[in-house]
Amino acid sequence: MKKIMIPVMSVLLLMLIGAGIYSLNKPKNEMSYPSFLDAVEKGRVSKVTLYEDKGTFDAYLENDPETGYTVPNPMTEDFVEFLLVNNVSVSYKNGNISGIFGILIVAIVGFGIIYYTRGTGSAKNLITDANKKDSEKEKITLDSVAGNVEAKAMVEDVIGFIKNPSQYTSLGARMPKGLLFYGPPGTGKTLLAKAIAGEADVPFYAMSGSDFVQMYVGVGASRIRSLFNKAKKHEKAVIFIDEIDAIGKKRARNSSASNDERDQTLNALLTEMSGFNDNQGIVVIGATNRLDTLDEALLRPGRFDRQIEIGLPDVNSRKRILELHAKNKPMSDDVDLDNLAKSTVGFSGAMLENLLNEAAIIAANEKKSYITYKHIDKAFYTVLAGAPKTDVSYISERERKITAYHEAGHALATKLLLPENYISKVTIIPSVKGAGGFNLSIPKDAMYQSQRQILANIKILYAGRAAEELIFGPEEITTGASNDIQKASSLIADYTDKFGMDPEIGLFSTRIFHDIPDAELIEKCRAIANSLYKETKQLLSENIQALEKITTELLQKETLNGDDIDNLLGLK
Ligand SMILES: Nc1ncnc2c1ncn2[C@@H]1O[C@H](COP(=O)(O)OP(=O)(O)OP(=O)(O)O)[C@@H](O)[C@H]1O
Ligand SMILES: [Zn+2]
Repeated sequence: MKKIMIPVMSVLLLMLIGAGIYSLNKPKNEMSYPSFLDAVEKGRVSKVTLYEDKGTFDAYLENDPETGYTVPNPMTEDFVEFLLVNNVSVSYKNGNISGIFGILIVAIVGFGIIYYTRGTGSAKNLITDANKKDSEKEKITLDSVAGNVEAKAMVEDVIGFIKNPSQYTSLGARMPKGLLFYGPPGTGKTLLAKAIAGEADVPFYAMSGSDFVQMYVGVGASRIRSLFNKAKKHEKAVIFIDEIDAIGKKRARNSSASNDERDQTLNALLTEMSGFNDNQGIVVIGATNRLDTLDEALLRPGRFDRQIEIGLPDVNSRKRILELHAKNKPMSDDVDLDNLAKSTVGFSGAMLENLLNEAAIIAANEKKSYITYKHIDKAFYTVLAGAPKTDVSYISERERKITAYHEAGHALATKLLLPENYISKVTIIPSVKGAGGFNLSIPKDAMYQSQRQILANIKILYAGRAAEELIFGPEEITTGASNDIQKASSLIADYTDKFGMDPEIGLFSTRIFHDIPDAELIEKCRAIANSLYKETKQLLSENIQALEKITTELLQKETLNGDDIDNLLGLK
């Protein structure tokens, strides 16, 4: 890094001296800031002289290098970067201080800016070509990513496409130009993106969304263009934009004030994405912790239209992640990675890596030649203390058990009441949204829902709470069912007042009278809720052995799919 700095510095100094000489004839013509930006975009600005102590600078046009224009705008590092990114040569001048002294100050500023833009991996980092850096170490491939089996499967064809786009386009296949990885922090989104580039053997360009959010209109957009321009030079590449929500956040509904800068940046991204050829072999990958906050414009076909969840690892994946990161770390025999995987519920891959790393540091501090269980135990505190509270909290054994019964309740009720539904996943790993676990059952494609299906769905929602009550007793029920209860209530309201399915209430809907609360209707809904809940408890208690079986398996494996459950219940 230092080696590059010296020549760059000298060039800058030369430029500065040149500028010092130039400064004698200060331009008289004026140019507005917007037309200046326009000129930069069109590549017409050849040179800019910045005055540190004034709110103006001088711009010199390509076809008219003699006549300068004064443009009103304060100078900032972002602005300078915007110019550099657009190949405008920049020099500095201080209006009052001249000569060697001025040049000195200017040199310091220049040094600062170069240091700033080439900073070693700071948050403000510019475009990084990870492949170049990584080739010095070790190439990142899919094998570097442990667990995340589904996500890895979902990117296989993208790798195939980057390697040989025509194989896909000749069949008329349109590959996604953009992938969106979403999930909690530290789950390996960046790692997987690098692995795609590594497997396809193409350059990797990464930036973070927060680098694009700038005070100055046009800077973010120009950084996007420059990022894509660098990638496009290679024909094939992976472009990775972390924290994409920083550019593509949904607008607040009632904010009339438009955010010009953000809109321009987002538009530049969308334009760039539609700009390159379908058969080129460039793939853009965005990552976010919050899928729900993203602007829909980003998710449309031809943009980030393949969305891949990267969740927290289950016990098996945790073991594999631990094994991967333990490879280069000598461990004593008392370290049992199986057990460690079991006791790290809710840990992300990054936290597991961190755990082993901290343990290694502790062992090294103690001048030991290997890591013992004691070191890992100590490291727990460091890792947990540094963990974001909202994502991971230490989950007690009792909480795990409650969650397991709760989720098993949902799963079993689905099997019993809507066997035609396909259960994709039951898990006790916390999801992004903070629920204890989730239970996804996908209904068979159908236009309508029958009365039987709606009632079954309500009971399935109640089955989590019912299982908790059945096993732990009415006084031990938890807040974990709040979301279920809300959903069930809204289904009951639809059942009675929208679909007219309750025989007693009949076909009249009070929804035509907008603001009139109907106390009688509410009472009836409440009665329906209570009786459906009772039936759900009854159903589970009649099938308590099946409930126990699913729970035990969930506690052991943490995540089950539909086939696992069928096997457990002897349905296959
Ligand atoms: N599945 C995994 N397999 C192996 N290592 C992992 C895995 N997940 C995370 N890690 C480790 O954690 C580090 C950080 O992961 P990474 O930066 O890819 O997470 P991220 O999901 O991009 O996080 P963020 O959302 O905070 O940007 C990786 O470099 C790696 O050491
Ligand atoms: Zn639930």
